[in-house]
Amino acid sequence: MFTLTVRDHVMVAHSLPDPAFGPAQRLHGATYVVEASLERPDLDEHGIVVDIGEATAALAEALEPLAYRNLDELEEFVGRLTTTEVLARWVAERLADRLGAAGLSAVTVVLREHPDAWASYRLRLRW
Ligand SMILES: Nc1nc2c(c(=O)[nH]1)N=C([C@H](O)[C@H](O)COP(=O)(O)OP(=O)(O)OP(=O)(O)O)CN2
Repeated sequence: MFTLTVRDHVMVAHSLPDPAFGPAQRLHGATYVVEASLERPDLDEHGIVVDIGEATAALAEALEPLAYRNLDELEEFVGRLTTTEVLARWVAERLADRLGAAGLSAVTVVLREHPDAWASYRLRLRW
């Protein structure tokens, strides 16, 4: 299995309105470092998983709707907790939509909250 990983970051504001999250129930900011790992069982005819430029652009496009936004105000997150885990899946699904034709077998997105805490979601595309 081959993997290509690209990285970006995104700044957001959000709140987590559930008593489980203590002070994070209030509006706060987060800068997530986002790593996207793209898997293919075999390389393509160019000897790559996906072109790095294409993967980087696709990740930036996937993150754009979140950038500098208050996630509480976005229609698709109304009534949902925008935890790091939930956002990792959301980004993975958007990325898979953009790179779906690239023969990938899986997309894994890691969102790093800070250097000591992160969450990830692995989306299998075919197996
Ligand atoms: N599994 C997750 N746990 C938490 C998430 C998350 O997205 N996934 N998010 C938060 C908050 O948004 C924030 O990032 C941290 O808030 P904080 O109050 O500092 O939470 P901690 O768990 O780090 O510390 P406490 O001692 O529990 O306050 C929180 N958790």
